[in-house]
Amino acid sequence: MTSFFAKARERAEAAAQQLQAHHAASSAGQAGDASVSSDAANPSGSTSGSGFTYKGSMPHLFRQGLASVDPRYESTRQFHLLSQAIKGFNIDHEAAGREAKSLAKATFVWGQHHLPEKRDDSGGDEMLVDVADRLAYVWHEIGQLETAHGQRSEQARSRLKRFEKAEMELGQRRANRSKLKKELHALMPERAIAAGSARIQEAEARLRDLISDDQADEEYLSRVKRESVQDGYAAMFDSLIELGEKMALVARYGKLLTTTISTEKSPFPATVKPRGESIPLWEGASKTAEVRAALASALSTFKPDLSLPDLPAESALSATTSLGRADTVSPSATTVDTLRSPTTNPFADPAALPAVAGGSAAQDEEPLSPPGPPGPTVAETGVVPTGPGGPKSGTLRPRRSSASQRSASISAGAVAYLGPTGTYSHQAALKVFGEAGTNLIPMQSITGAIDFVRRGTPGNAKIAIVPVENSTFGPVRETFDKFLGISNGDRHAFKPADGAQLHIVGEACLSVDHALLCGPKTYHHLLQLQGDTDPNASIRDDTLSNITNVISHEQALGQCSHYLTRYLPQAKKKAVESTAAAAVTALEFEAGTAPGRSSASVDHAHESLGFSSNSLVAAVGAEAAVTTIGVRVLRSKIQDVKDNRTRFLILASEPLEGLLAVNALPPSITQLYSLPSPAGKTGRSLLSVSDALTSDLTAEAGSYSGQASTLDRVVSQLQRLEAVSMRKMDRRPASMVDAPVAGSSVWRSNYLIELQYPADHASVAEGSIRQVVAELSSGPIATSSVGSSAPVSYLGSWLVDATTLSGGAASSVAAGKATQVLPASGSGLPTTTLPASFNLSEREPKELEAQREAAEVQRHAEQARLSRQQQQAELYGVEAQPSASVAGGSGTQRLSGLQEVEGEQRLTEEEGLPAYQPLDPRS
Ligand SMILES: O=C(O)C(=O)C[C@]1(C(=O)O)C=C[C@@H](O)C=C1
Repeated sequence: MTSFFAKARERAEAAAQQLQAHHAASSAGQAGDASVSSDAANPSGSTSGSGFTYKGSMPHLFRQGLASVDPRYESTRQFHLLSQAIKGFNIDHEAAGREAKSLAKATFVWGQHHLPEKRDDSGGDEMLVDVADRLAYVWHEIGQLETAHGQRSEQARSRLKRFEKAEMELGQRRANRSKLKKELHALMPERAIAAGSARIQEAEARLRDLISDDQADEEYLSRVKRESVQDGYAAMFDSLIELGEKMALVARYGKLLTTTISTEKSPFPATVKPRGESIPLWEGASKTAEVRAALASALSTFKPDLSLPDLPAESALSATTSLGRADTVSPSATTVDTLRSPTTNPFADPAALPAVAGGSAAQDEEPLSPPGPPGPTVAETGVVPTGPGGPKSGTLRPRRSSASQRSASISAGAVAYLGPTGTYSHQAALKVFGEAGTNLIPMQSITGAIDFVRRGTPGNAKIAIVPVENSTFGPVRETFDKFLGISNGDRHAFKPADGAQLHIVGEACLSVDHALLCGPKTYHHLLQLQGDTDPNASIRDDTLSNITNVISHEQALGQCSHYLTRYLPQAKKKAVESTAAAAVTALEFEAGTAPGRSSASVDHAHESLGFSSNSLVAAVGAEAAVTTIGVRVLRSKIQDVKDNRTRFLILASEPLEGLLAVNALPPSITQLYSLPSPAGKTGRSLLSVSDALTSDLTAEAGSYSGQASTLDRVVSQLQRLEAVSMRKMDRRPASMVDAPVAGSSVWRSNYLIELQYPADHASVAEGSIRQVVAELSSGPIATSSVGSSAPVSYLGSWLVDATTLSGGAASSVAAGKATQVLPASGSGLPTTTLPASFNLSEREPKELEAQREAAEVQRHAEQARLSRQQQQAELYGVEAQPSASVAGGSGTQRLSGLQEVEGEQRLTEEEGLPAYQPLDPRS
């Protein structure tokens, strides 16, 4: 025992001394010279100079640590330095992770500092609170990425170190071989004189033995070393690729968040309002929530591209770098710059300079203005520069723009559609208006999109694209009801600003292929149910039948009803606002949280959707949801009819002339009106008819009067019109539109009648249709109609052609930019073919709906605030900031006092557009 400890101590002390010697050598600047010969000579145990004296016994692990830095062997020492350098790099990433997380916390806390209820200096800013909160989340994710990379890269380093032990073990043997070689070398003169002397022969034989003994181990070490370098570095680069790509992804969402910040309007003074119980809301809150949800989902499903790049051809290499493949030494950046820069030697003959690839292309480029020192900033000079560009820094407040300037800059020509991103309406908007140049605005509902148009003002046109009918499932109820002023119990009619109207300016058709979608966890669960371990295996039909709930827009459910009945017989169907909202809901359900909602409300929401904790939820929607929302496809093309199409109408707040004047329409529409000959095109008009079944009314009296219904009269009058045919007629019950009229029939109806005619007959047809409407609305028939309004209304006319009617992919014209050049004068635009406006008249009081909307948005904002404060408090270790209204638990309270007025104003202001909010099934 004693000898074991004595030996161990002896070895430890020797190691300590070696360490000390190494330390002394390094600090004397000799580290780079250390070699087997110099280091192997043990510096006799002297401790002078370093101030380090080893006294006690050496714990085993420490000894091992010392052994790994054994400085006697050059290869071990160099690798140790390399490994430590990698470790330092990894530690720095972890440190960057911590820094990013404290940046997240600081951002959050700074944002909370702007809570208006916490400020008595009126400096509150709801928008900053919200955006800072979301930005904090972005930074937190960045921190997570850095930390994860630091840890992964450390694991990679341990793979790289796999050969270290073997090399350590071989170190002594290598030293022995080396020593022997040196001895032989020292014997050289003797060797020359007496070749074959016994001593030399013995030494040579020993060396051969040593080499052959070590051969296998050296070979093994060499292989393991190469493998370790390959494995370890590849793993490190994989981790770096993932870090880089995810970082770019997160940064993009971070940048997206910054675009939600409105710089137009100051919230000051924020505290003069009587705040009551509730919190003023910022209308962009739902948008920032959407960005956060999209980021979370994008990150959770993100797969880095770990493929290897192809090397370009030799010619391409030298064209871009002026270096060929034969170059093995990289010239320094300065050399390259010198070669490239024609200004380095102003006297040099350009022809004599080495050919620089891209030189001729560079000559084609716009000349850059000569670089000069940057001008002074406003902060430096205190002087606000005049002229275009305005102040150079944010130190001085920009002048407030007028309301009209603001509205013009914010959303002239903006196009609303049923959101969120990934709906068919979004696809239709992209098809017609293209991505570039158009401000596409996702709305919570079709009603919202139509009301968006209502907010247009002259010079600030608003546009919407709404689904109107499907070839398989028929009319889109919400659009019809909105058009007809019916909305299931609510008195929802258009409430345009004075003079504002709604015009139909065109239509588009989209092929609709539905997919059965689910979140990744549900997919995984289904795989488990069928006993598959391959994560990419497809789900069998019999496994699909385990799905308990399927959600989508009612149109999509209707269009797939046979498929769903056959393959998902157990699944409860639930209609939600849109197909993409359904995909988001499925994902949220899986995640167990919904952005902007407290967990209690999530439970409630899911209960009201009919979900329980063990539900398996699928959605029906577009495959586009895979990339935009992050769901997986269970089945493609599940619609009952293969060629399934949906027709969309394009609505605008101004008649066509006005839209063309602000360049708000895509060429696919403007072309219809700009060509001198409208041959081959079709004109269409829409009318609405309010009616009751008079036969039933009179039947109550027990007799048949023979009195013609309004519908009867409208149809017979229209039939007399030359070249006008009835394309279709749809009925919606009108029972909820007006207060019950005494003696009226329960079979009151609203009809939408669509007429069509050749486009070259458009102006005549339109005139005569209008005349029929005028006669029937004001004649004796008007009094016999049910309801307070005119029995027949003209809703508008527009033109269509093969492009707008095709359901396929966007034509190159249609997919172009929305902002267009006006047709040349005399192009036929002002001719008689231009349809008149679609004027949906207004009957309902506007205040009621504005109040309802304001309360609704308010409720969402409050829920979002509570849930996020809780989440953030957990995430950043910050105390939650209780808000008066949330603490009071009145999630649905109405605005009161001044706020109510402001809420209403906000909704009628340009900036107060009700953008897409997360689904809340309770509403
Ligand atoms: O939910 C969507 O994705 C929509 O854009 C709505 C809508 C519709 O209302 O008809 C659009 C096209 C399809 O027919 C299914 C749904």
